Amino acid sequence: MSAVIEVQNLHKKYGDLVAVDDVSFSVEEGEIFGILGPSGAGKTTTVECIEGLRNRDGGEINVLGLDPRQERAEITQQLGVQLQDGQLPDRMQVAEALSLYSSFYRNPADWRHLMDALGLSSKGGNACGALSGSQKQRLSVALALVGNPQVAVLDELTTELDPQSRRETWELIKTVRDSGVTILLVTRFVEEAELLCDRIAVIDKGRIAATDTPAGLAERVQTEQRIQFRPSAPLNDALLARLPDVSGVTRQGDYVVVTGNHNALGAVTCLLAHHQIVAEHLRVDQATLEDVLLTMAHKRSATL
Ligand SMILES: Nc1ncnc2c1ncn2[C@@H]1O[C@H](COP(=O)(O)OP(=O)(O)OP(=O)(O)O)[C@@H](O)[C@H]1O
Repeated sequence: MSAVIEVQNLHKKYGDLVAVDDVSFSVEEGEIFGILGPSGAGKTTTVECIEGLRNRDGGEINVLGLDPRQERAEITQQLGVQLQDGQLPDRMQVAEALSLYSSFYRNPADWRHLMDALGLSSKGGNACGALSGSQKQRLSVALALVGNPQVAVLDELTTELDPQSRRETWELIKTVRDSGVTILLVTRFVEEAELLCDRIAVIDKGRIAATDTPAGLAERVQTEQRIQFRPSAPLNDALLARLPDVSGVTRQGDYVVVTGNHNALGAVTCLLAHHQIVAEHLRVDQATLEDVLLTMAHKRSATL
């Protein structure tokens, strides 16, 4: 396998705001590579630098042997990119849009075939503005593929969709990958990344917290416990965070949520007893991937 996208030490600022801070990863041919992170983490900025839509401030990017800063026109030919909402006139018909966009490419895919493959063949005469949410997503994927790209970038494809349409879109993404297209998938949903991606870069506040397979990330979770309770008296979270067995402390309303290793429960109850605080409604669970990502995010903000 070889890398189709390589990003090294990418930096991007908007004025004083550091949006992307020393991000590095590579996407291998044939994989679905996920960029996972909360809103504002720097995901879109990263992919826009890859697409050549934004100029980076520092670092190196190589897309299929091309530098997006120097060779944007060629990247546009070779990289499949979704249109942003509102970029198509509402009245344009689905078939017209696909036919028009295919004409922009040197070596386009057969757009009629694509329309069939994406379950849009009965919608060819429909106005783009009158499609349902999931049909719009299908069209958006079709437009990303109409140039016959080796690599497609799919950004927050399912954010607006209901659970059923989200599942359909996941199946669709797998089919696209199985047809040989490498996919860079941007998402804020842990479940989506876990289900679809071969590897995931977790990004938060512009920095990569971890890059691993879903199983690799889950392994970090297995050793973690999640301890949740309501303290009977005010409690300084920093005391808990300083315990060596504790990896993260967050608040959910009146509740304190502590993540840590298998000794964390003992350490937390000892500390509470020492401060004469009772852990009301105490619950101990195995941590989820979501907890671990939150903990990573918290560690990052604590060190800023
Ligand atoms: N054009 C811009 N001008 C100024 N700041 C921007 C601009 N675009 C993004 N930002 C800021 O940069 C940071 C990263 O934004 P970005 O859109 O890359 O994050 P994201 O992870 O894609 O978020 P979302 O999931 O909400 O799309 C955010 O703090 C955002 O407010």
